[in-house]
Amino acid sequence: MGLPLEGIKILDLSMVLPGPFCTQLLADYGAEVIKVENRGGDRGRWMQPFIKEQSARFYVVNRNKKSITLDLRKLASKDILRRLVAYSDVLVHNYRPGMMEKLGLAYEDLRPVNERLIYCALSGYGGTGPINKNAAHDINIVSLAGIADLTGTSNSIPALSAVQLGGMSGALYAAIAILMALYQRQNTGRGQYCDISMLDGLISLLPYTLADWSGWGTLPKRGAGFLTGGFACYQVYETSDHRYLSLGAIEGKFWREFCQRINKPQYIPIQLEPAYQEEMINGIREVMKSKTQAEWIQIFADADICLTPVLNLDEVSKHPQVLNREMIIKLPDFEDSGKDMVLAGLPIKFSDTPGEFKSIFPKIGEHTNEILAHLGYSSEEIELFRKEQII
Ligand SMILES: CC(C)(COP(=O)(O)OP(=O)(O)OC[C@H]1O[C@@H](n2cnc3c(N)ncnc32)[C@H](O)[C@@H]1OP(=O)(O)O)[C@@H](O)C(=O)NCCC(=O)NCCSC(=O)C(=O)O
Repeated sequence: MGLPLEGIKILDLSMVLPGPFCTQLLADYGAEVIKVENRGGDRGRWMQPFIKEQSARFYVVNRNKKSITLDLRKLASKDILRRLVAYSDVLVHNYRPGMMEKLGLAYEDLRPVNERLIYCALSGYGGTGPINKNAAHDINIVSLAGIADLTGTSNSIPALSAVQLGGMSGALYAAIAILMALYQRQNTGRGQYCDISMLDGLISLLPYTLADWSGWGTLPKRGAGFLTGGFACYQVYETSDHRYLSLGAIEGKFWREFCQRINKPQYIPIQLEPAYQEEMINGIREVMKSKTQAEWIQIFADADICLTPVLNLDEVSKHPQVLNREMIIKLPDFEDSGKDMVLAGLPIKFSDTPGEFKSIFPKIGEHTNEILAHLGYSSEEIELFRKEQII
């Protein structure tokens, strides 16, 4: 059996992080992805840190794709793009709204070329609204979604996550939208326009936070919620070696066992009492500071209480569970750089049609000639495009 998305052709006009992450996911599961890059390359190619002449940030979201360069501002590129659209099932971009319209490459422009085209526009704020044409980076989206305000401790400024939450959730929603539209197209024979806003996506990921607001009837505060640091049973504790442990003992049985093991049975009945949280957090802090992280892990090794060490990435890459699931892939001395390239493995595990991790990364425009020839352009035409700096 082949891969689940075998035969699906994706025209990938995306850049930097979210769009490329979305299309890489589809490529890992069998889609053919043609990345259309500016003549200088996706700007993500040039972001630090560098490995040889390319950025590691490019490699981690662009494996398994083909690359064609195309200056979309040149008139002749429109014909090439239309031919690519005619050949494709899906187009993905993450320009800010207005850019594709300005270039004459909006959904309405391309739909007549291919009625079956699924056109996915991923942007910071979406296709409509008063600020939708503003440029948006993750920090802006996380802030407008109310998440920055709620992240951190009660006495810290709003904190940022190591995961680019807006971009990555937008990428996943884009992938889901594409798959839904592909499914629907089987019945209708028609594609559709997917308007994916990272801000919409992030807000939709707040169900418990909205529930807290609704349930308590007061606005959630940074570091003070049940799942955001306000409660002793769901808390990060420092150990004697200045490492940390995470406790997620929500269920009564876990909490009971934890309290008994640290000799604080008096905390068992007051687990969820807001008035006692500060006292319990301080009490547990004192206990946890008496041993190292490794000692506590050893002590709790046989306890079923949702307790884990806070690991750094090197430890993550060596953790037996992560190794078992093949989730960190290291390519040693990558392209003779003397550095290891570290990539994430495949997160969706199918029984019959697993994805395929191909550590193949396109050079800028590596497949331009091959793709143009496939679209019917002669070698003379291709040379002319090159001379006129269209490709
Ligand atoms: C990423 C952006 C902030 C970048 O803003 P801008 O640099 O102003 O780019 P625009 O989207 O307006 O796109 C216009 C630029 O695309 C360039 N461009 C790119 N490809 C081409 C091709 N093939 N041909 C011609 N021109 C091209 C072109 O040079 C324009 O640059 P000029 O000629 O110079 O105008 C924005 O695109 C954006 O808001 N995108 C949607 C949200 C998003 O994806 N954000 C990144 C999240 S990444 C992330 O999470 C993070 O922050 O980290």
